[in-house]
Parts: sequence; structure tokens; C-alpha cells
Amino acid sequence: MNIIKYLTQNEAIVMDQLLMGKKYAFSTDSLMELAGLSCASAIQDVYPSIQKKILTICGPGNNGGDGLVASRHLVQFGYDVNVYYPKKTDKELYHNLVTQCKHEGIEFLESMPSNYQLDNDYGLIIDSIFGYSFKGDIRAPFDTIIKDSLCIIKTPIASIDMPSGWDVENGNIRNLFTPDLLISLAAPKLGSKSFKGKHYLGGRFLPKEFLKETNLTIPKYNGSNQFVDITNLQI
Ligand SMILES: NC(=O)C1=CN([C@@H]2O[C@H](COP(=O)(O)OP(=O)(O)OC[C@H]3O[C@@H](n4cnc5c(N)ncnc54)[C@H](O)[C@@H]3O)[C@@H](O)[C@H]2O)[C@@H](O)CC1
Ligand SMILES: [K+]
Repeated sequence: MNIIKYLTQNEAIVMDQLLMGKKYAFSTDSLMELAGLSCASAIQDVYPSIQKKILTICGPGNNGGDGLVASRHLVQFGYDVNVYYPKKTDKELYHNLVTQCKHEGIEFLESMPSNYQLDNDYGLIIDSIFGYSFKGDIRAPFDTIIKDSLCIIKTPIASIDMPSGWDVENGNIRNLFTPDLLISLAAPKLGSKSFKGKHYLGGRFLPKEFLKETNLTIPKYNGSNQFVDITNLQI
């Protein structure tokens, strides 16, 4: 039985709006905190010891915010994390996340490291560039980051919610990189159906009534885990 429901782009957007509306009353900050914590926990589960640094590449939206939160938690878990955040969003939430990261000692890079540096100085790249709202051709500066770096390097990549640049519903139609690990949030998106690598689900925050109302089925999380491995659950 396929117990996983894959979301269209519109379903993902509508579900988020419902969660943050009057009825379910979540805030972006609280969902992002849980999403980011689940990503850090999943990464810790898959890569329990990384000798080199981690680089988180953040995009301008909430996917980038998840990356900032995950970075902060990963430092708490003992990892050494750098962040590259080329298009910073001028909103209080993002200013606060950057401040929080800086107080963890996270270094914010001024420019994208070379591919040589990515392969030699970093043990993992976290791709938090685009999530479910990505559409159209990839615009600068993320086009070169994705095509000239992420598609070339050998260092493993962990993507948050969607591999950046993949079509949210049709997958890797641009023939871009395939991450080593994908952490889908709340529920996987249709475009991840063709992904064959390690696939975790995070974002353990959907209320029971919400699942009933939306007819959404998600796998069972064990104990207090913030993630569930869904690699072998997909059809
Ligand atoms: N309920 C959930 O599932 C939650 C989702 N969250 C995260 O929020 C994400 C969605 O966030 P957003 O709606 O802010 O959107 P995204 O973070 O997916 O991306 C939107 C940003 O990317 C830009 N963009 C879109 N297409 C582009 C292109 N072709 N070239 C260049 N830039 C482009 C947009 O202008 C916008 O600034 C999810 O994927 C997930 O990571 C969490 O933060 C909270 C809870
Ligand atoms: K991503």
C-alpha cells in the first residue's frame, strides 16, 4: 500500500496557508523552527560524523530560512557550519535567524567557494535554495551556483524539501544534480517521486485534525524522532 501522498505545488501552498491561518494558528517562525530542527536531526542521522565543514547555501524564501535554522541546530549538535546566503531577505524573521546563527559562531561567506574548495574543505553541502515555490528558469545568482557548482562537485548534497532547480511537480527535467539525501517537509512533493536516493520526511507538526481535513496520509514517526526514513516506502 502506498501510504505516502505526494503534493502538487498548489496543494503544498494551500496546506501551508491553512496551517498558518486562523483555524490551525501556527506562525511561520514556529513551523520553520520545527522544519529546520527536523532537517538537522535527519542530517545527524545520515552523517553522524563529518570531519570537514558543512556549507549551507540559502535561497531568498522560507526554504532558505529552514537552512538557517538547520545550521544553528547542527552547530548545537557539534558540526562546523558555514553559510552562503547571497540574497538576504529584508524581513525581521530572517534578520533574527542570521543574528541567531552568528551567535552560534557560524561564518557567513561573502562569496561562493570554488569547486575545489567545495570538494576539499566541505564534507556536506546543504541545499536550502528553493523549496515548493520554485518555478520558471533559475535566475541569478542561483543559476550559476546550481549549474556550475552543485551539478559539478563530488561532495554529497542534502536538499531541503526539493532538490533546488527541480520542477516541483515534474522532477529533474533540467538534468541538474541529484542530492545524496532529500528531506521532504510535512509531505513529499510530486517532483520528488523519481528521486531514488536517501529520502527522509521531516516537519513533524501536522495536527491530527489537519490530516483528517486534508485527507493526507503520512508515515508514522518513531518515539520523539523529528524525521522518518521514507526511502523504501515510496512506489
Ligand atoms: N508547511 C511546510 O511544509 C513548511 C514549509 N517551509 C519551507 O518553506 C518552503 C517554501 O517557502 P517559500 O514559499 O518562501 O518559497 P521558496 O523558499 O521555495 O522559494 C521562494 C523564493 O525563491 C524565489 N524563486 C522562485 N523561483 C525562482 C527562480 N526560478 N529563480 C530564482 N528565484 C526563484 C522567489 O522569488 C522567492 O524569493 C518549503 O519548501 C519549505 O522548505 C517551512 O519553512 C515551514 C513549514
Ligand atoms: K532545496
